[in-house]
Amino acid sequence: MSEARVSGVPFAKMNGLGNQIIVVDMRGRPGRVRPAAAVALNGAQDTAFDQIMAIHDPKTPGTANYIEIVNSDGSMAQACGNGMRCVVQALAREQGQKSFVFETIAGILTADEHENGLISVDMGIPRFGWTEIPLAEEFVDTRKIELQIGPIDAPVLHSPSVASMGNPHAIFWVKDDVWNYALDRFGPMLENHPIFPERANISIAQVTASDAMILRTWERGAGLTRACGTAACAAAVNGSRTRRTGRQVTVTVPGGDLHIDWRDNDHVVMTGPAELEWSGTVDPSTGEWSRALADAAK
Ligand SMILES: N[C@H](CCC[C@H](N)C(=O)O)C(=O)O
Repeated sequence: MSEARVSGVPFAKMNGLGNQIIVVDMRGRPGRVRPAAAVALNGAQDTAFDQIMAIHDPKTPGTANYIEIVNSDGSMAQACGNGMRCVVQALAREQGQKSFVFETIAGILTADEHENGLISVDMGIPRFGWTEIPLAEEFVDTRKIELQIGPIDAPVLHSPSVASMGNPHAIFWVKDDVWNYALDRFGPMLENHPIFPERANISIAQVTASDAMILRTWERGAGLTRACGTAACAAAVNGSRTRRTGRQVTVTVPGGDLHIDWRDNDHVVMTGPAELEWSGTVDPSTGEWSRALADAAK
């Protein structure tokens, strides 16, 4: 049976600043990680995750691997910054190599591991056009779109900036503590708001200096997370184009700090850590898994 052939695929439970990532090694194997496997893995306490990063054989010459990204609800994501750092760390350990070129559904991206262990990923070029994000109706200026939540005359959150980092993001700017807002309650409503035909990742940002902000994110398909790399990128570029910040920003998310550099060539480079927790094997069709013997105690 095909399940028997594909079972026992190595995986690593990792995290990028607390963004829970499972890296699955699909190289040299047929098939892909199925949505049902994602939902099953997410349902078990030890393997609950935000994104699965499935490493596949390359599709395009000049790239090391094709990476498929699956959210914890089984939906696909076009980009995942924290997950890419985990992939880089896993492959760097295995191959002793420091620089990588990957392909995802959103295109080609490059990444490097530095001597200090931090990893930079070139997250590509941000897109601001309303059809590119996408939005359901035309907004000429996406630095501030009409969208609010709460009472009409006293909205709790309103006028977000939007951007695509390969995936759709809305950033709500607040002046006070980002923890004052019930993102667990507003997140699902905004993620699924009809203005976002492909849903969206929803963030709240407080700018604290021209090179610093605090950010919380409700992720499309994953919910509240301790870090969202693409949201940090989307927040930084929108901070810059609304003149709240410069082009280099330290974004403090619940899990720690990410450094975002919106370079003059329009590319957004994100730098941060990645951490290996434990490893095991998983059936990518069903999500049945077991822990590697060496990691049994973890
Ligand atoms: N955690 C990810 C983002 C996942 C995006 C996903 N939730 C979506 O766009 O559907 C990150 O570090 O960038």
